[in-house]
Amino acid sequence: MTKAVAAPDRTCVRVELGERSYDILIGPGLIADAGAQIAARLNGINAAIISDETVAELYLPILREGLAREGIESTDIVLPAGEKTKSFEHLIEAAHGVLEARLERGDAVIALGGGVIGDLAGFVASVVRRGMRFVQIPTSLLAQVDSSVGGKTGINTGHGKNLIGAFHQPALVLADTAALDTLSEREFRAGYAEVAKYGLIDRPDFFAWLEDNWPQVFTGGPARIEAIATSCRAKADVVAADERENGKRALLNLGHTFGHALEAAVGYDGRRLVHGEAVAIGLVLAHEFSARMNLASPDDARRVAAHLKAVGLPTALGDIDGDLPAPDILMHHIAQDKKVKRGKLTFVLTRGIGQSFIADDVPSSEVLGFLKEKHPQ
Ligand SMILES: NC(=O)c1ccc[n+]([C@@H]2O[C@H](COP(=O)([O-])OP(=O)(O)OC[C@H]3O[C@@H](n4cnc5c(N)ncnc54)[C@H](O)[C@@H]3O)[C@@H](O)[C@H]2O)c1
Ligand SMILES: O=C(O)C(=O)C[C@@H](O)[C@H](O)[C@H](O)COP(=O)(O)O
Ligand SMILES: [Zn+2]
Repeated sequence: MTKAVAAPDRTCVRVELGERSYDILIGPGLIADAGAQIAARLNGINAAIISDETVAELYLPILREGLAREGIESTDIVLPAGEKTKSFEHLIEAAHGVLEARLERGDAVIALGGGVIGDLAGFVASVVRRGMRFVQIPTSLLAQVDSSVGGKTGINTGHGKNLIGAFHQPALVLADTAALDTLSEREFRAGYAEVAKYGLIDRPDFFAWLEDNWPQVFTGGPARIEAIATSCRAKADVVAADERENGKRALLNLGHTFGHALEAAVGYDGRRLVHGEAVAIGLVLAHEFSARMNLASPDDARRVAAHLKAVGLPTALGDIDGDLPAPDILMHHIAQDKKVKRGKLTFVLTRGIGQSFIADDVPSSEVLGFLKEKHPQ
């Protein structure tokens, strides 16, 4: 395979997965350059670009132009923006769009957008013709540091988050950091929760660095690129060690058992809570619950909450607008978590900042008691 040379202002992180290894290129200008980068790696393809209405208006013409320059014919499938697009209805719409364009198995599905589009488009690529090639062009901070890497794809149902999906790795990830300039502050903050997550999993020095440098990460420039590259390296290491979450990969779920239950409980209503915000609250709850179980100091939970609050993220159940379902409803959603084994809850807990671990068989009664204490009503 031809390896494209990274430009000097670009960082390349490699995800090592044997014959399915791939590069994550990080830096400005990668949407315009995507045609050349894709042509250098995936010979002689045509493509379907799946995007959302907001991102398509901003970046679809420039992507299409770059593909055309390389002789790559493309068709567009543009879906509504927001979490509700990760649905059966839009899966069918996108899959039919790919089939109507008469693309072959060797052609590519390109995701141009945030994590919603990446997860949906990746699932389309995994099932149409039993598996097409897939390229991620993540445009939100969350997608650049997390969802575009690692091959988890899928949709939500009323039963819970990401419950229908597949593992399907991309062949290439192109994270154009200049695209973050048009992202709203709320969505940038939400993505930052997943950045902080890597520090809290097993990189205490990175968490401390974020505590000192987060304003520069928000402003842009080298600190932002550094935070994105460190996050991608952290995720790439875990995915390379445990691609299909038979063990260690579950650490990437820190904060998500609570977070996903909250997203389901508000009906995936992004006006009330987006994924990264749910993760922010979930990260604090995971640290508080660890303290309640006498595994960690309450000071660590206070430190996590203080940092996420300083950044402007929600950190408690009471920060969610509107009525929150009762603790037993939240427990019902937690019981649908994909980490449940033989009916027992698995949580990612912690012994301190950057000392997370996977705890099997966490008593439901403890979790319910904790949620009753934390519930705002
Ligand atoms: N597969 C994984 O490993 C993984 C990891 C983390 C999160 N996720 C999933 O990712 C989803 C959340 O992703 P998200 O936070 O990117 O949400 P999103 O895809 O809804 O994007 C957030 C919003 O920002 C807009 N947007 C995106 N890029 C933009 C840009 N450059 N300029 C202007 N607007 C832009 C979008 O239109 C959308 O309105 C959730 O469904 C979550 O479950 C998946
Ligand atoms: O890549 C992973 O593994 C993660 O857990 C990353 C999470 O940030 C992400 O939200 C993921 O979609 C959660 O996966 P799920 O298996 O809990 O649905
Ligand atoms: Zn997440």
